[in-house]
Amino acid sequence: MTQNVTLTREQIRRAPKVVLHDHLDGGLRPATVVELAAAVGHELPTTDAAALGEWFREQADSGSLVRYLETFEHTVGVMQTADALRRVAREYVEDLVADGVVYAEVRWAPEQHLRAGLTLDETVAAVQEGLEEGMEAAEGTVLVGQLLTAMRHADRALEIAELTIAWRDRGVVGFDIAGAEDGFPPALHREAFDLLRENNVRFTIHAGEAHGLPSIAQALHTCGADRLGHGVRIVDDITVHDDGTATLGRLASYVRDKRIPLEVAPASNVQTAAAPSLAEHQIDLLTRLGFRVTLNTDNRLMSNTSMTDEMTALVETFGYDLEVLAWFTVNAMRSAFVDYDTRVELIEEVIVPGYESLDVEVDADADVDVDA
Ligand SMILES: O=c1[nH]cnc2c1ncn2[C@@H]1O[C@H](CO)[C@@H](O)[C@H]1O
Ligand SMILES: [Zn+2]
Repeated sequence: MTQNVTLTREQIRRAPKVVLHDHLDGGLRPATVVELAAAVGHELPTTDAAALGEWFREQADSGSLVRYLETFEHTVGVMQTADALRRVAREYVEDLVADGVVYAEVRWAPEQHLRAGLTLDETVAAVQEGLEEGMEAAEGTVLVGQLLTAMRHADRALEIAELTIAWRDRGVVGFDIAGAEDGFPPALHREAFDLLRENNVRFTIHAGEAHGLPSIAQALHTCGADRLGHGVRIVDDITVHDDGTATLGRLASYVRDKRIPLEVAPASNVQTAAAPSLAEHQIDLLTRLGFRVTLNTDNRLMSNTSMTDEMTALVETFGYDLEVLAWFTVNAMRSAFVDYDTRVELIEEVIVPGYESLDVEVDADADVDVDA
């Protein structure tokens, strides 16, 4: 075991990281929101970048997913031109690199970016250009794929599924549905999921965040999701006994046995009240029980977070060591939608050596056992 007493934030920052659940329109720099808003005449609650960053975090701290989502009006509102989308995507990659991320899947909803006349296809092209500019500037140290999101309260999922298929060899690696979960079950978009499965495209579904077990069951069984966005309410199907042992219900067993990846985002879950607090967050039970847990940021702007912050908070709250951080990272890389060869290469050549070299720094006698 490694000695987390000496694991510093800077070491955590340098650890290779993988993020599977991160919204492009939830990760803008506050200063960029201010500049883009001025250019298009979008009215913001404040035009001071620091105050605006604080405003997003406070508003998102609402205890309700629906109110949390209202804050996106001010990011989506300034991301309506090809130039704005390209810039946001490029800066997104720069910020990932600074955070030590080596592989990311960035999700966003093309249908929300048509107000100034762009077509769906043009929005995806603009984001892809920005991502490629960012990746080139990073000289191959980070790989980013797009996940195209359809909004669950709207009716464009089939079109977005078609768009995903059209872009699958040009930077898009999968599909997602997002938005208010309560009242909008995933099966509403069954046609889209059927089309994706017929075309062998993988997808994730936000489920088990604002709604519980029925939403998770439907996402998996009716829709065929490969991963669960959040999925933390799976704990409703787990009974923890006084001696610390746990009994899993059928659905929880299915999720664990089938190694369904859970895209867990602790800071976001606390803000939307999907988790009562960080100390009581479901991630610790799910990690102890060996679910395929991955760690994610969800919305870096709304939660004022980063992968480094999320990892640091877990180290401080639960005493996790480098081995657990490496486990989250390998879990995520194994669950990524990019092709298998790329996943193996990143695990063997970047992630494992990265954690091993940090481990030597932290504790010269330790081994990192990440079972690649
Ligand atoms: O955690 C979440 N749960 C559900 N929907 C979300 C979450 N975070 C962001 N979005 C929604 O996804 C859209 C596309 O990126 C965002 O505009 C926001 O409305
Ligand atoms: Zn999300």
